[in-house]
Amino acid sequence: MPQQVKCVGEDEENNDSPENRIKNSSITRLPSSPGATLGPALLEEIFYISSKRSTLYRVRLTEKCLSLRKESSTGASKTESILVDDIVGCRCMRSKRRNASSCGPCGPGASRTQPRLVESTEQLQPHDEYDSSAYLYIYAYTLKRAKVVGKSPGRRERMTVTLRFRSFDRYEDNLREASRWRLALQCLLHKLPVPKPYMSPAHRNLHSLLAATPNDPRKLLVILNPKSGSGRGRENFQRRVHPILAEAEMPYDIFITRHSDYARDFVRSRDLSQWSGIVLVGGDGIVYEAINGLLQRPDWQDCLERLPIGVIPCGSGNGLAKSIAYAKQEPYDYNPMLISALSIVKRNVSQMDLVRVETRKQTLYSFLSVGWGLLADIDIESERLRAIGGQRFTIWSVARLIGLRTYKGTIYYLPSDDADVNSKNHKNGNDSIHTEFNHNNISHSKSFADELDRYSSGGNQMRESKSYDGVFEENEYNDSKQRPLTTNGNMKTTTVKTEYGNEVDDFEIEDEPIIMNDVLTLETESSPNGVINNGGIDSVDGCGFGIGRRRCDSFFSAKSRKSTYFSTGSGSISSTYHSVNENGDPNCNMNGKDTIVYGPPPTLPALTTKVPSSWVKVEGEFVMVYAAYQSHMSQDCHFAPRAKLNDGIIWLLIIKAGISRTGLLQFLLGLSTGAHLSCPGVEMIPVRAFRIEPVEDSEGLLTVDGEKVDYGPIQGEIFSSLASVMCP
Ligand SMILES: Nc1ncnc2c1ncn2[C@@H]1O[C@H](COP(=O)(O)OP(=O)(O)OP(=O)(O)O)[C@@H](O)[C@H]1O
Repeated sequence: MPQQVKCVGEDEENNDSPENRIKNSSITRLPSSPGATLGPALLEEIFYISSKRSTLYRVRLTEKCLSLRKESSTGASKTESILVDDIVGCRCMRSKRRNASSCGPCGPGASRTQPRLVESTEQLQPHDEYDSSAYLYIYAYTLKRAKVVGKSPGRRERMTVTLRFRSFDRYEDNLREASRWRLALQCLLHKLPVPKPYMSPAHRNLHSLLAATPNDPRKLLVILNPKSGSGRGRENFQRRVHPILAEAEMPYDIFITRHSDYARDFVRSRDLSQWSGIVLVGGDGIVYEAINGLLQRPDWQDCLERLPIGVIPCGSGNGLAKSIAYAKQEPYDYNPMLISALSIVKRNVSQMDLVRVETRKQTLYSFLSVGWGLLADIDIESERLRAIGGQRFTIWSVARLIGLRTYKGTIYYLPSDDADVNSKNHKNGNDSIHTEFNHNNISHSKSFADELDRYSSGGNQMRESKSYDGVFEENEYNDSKQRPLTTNGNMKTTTVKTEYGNEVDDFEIEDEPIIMNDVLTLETESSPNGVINNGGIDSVDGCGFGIGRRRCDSFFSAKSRKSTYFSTGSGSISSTYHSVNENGDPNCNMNGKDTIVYGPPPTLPALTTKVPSSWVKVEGEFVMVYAAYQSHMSQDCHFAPRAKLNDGIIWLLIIKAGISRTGLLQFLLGLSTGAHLSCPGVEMIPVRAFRIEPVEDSEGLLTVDGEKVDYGPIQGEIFSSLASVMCP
């Protein structure tokens, strides 16, 4: 992921700690001297808010920030900025013609004075001949800072900036200026160099500006498990993820799974060259299927390199989605779906380790964990309570604590040679833990999807990204009852409810930015003769006020917050829903389990032969053994706090028989915060490979990424950075 952009004084420490990240909140007030810290401007333009002609807004785009400098006629000025990293997309719009039957914008409470906008590319729409403006909509999800550092990680919220270009009489000329900004922004969002010659006002060819805008013809492949969690994946994707993909102009093909192993078979058997990444909507089970499907392809290496995996958490565990967000220090718990959707549109990719796992019957690739004993039992045995959602884990934890079992066998492991991890105290390995919130409940105890039910039934008042199903939905959005926090005015202290309905903290919001609210609409001044006199690129550092120009076009109030909501409609990006035939199989006639597994050559001895003498051997009776390679095993199970996405380390946790029930309860309660590592009798060892050998003819359960595998000897070795994942 690119460095978090630091916009406040370059002398500040470049520390990406959660605290600093909160301090360097993405809406940032800047020192008053223009250009002091922003780097060279790619574009600069002067805008106004219609009601306040005495105040101008100098809007400047650099490679890192979109900044607004508010200058009043009294000489006072303030600058705020949005990080380019927080912008997901932008698009050009124009006014749609109002006819007699039209009431302007649709939707309850919509103002008659607001323009109704359509995409600038929608040629067939009747356009408003009285408004020659081109509107540039910029969508961002900015980090709201929390005043009490360390108590709460803040949250991301959507904001829209609308720039109305109206300096010229002809729409095409205004569109050209809007398109210039769009081109620069799109290049930055695609992480491509901005073509400088196109930024000059001397470049007046609209078509070449449009043609230069980056455009990846490949779509995303979305595979959605409608049965994950409590079964609301389809609805949640449509309502909460699609709008963000639409804002980012990321088209996708979506396939709904029809049965178990659908995702594995699909990924293994299809031509994947037409897609740019794989987004899995579901729990960790569907991720596991997709990864193993990729490793069953002869071109596995190319696919793993070329196709980053994104996850939209709709399952009951969602360990990977949480681990990715945690690795990037994103405030996940407040709105997991939003943070995960942002991972997909940001075009940031991180490498991820995979573990090659061998049992007597199969070879698998695992991204999360291998479990034996207590946690594996809870995971699998509580399946029969799936209907009650995530609470199944809590209930089964209690049951298993009462009827505690132990397992006899031998553990072997190859210690990690990473000096850094070995130099620390693994037993109390939570030295560097940062927790989002300090829950103190038994881990594995929440169903995200269940909580979504609660959310959508209105029990939990949470703010979310706009839905684009309707046209203007600002009423809903502006309804104060829908907002968990009052954010205007001075600092407020409010109890925040997370998406799960649990109160987390007194969350103190700093004073809201004084220029940028969640919606900001600015416009250029109009020019009757089409002359640019409002600060083009050639006057970046010293442009004047562009005084005294007369407006010649019609004018719809652009100051209303309501005026900036609009519908993108689902047709705005060419995404496709695919259905499959009743048999359900996507061009696939092989049984997934019998196919060849490819991947890097193993370095471990065969499961039937002895391990090298350099391995450590632990023999005896165990309550559990759990090998983890991500920080979180579910979204509230902070199992291996020091694990990184690609550190090349397996964190092997061993609890031997003899631990008291109280100790075990303490362990289970500590899982949500990472405090379990301090419990007596709990050992966490960083290793590169391991083998678990239950005694012959014994019974028990073994899991790989939460899925049951055949019981018997099992071994795993880590391959660093084998896969890649989409990151926020
Ligand atoms: N259409 C389907 N019908 C029935 N089962 C399915 C279907 N699609 C996928 N599955 C199976 O459902 C299992 C569970 O899916 P998934 O992991 O997405 O959700 P979950 O179990 O609720 O979440 P988690 O794994 O995070 O606990 C997968 O192993 C997959 O094989």
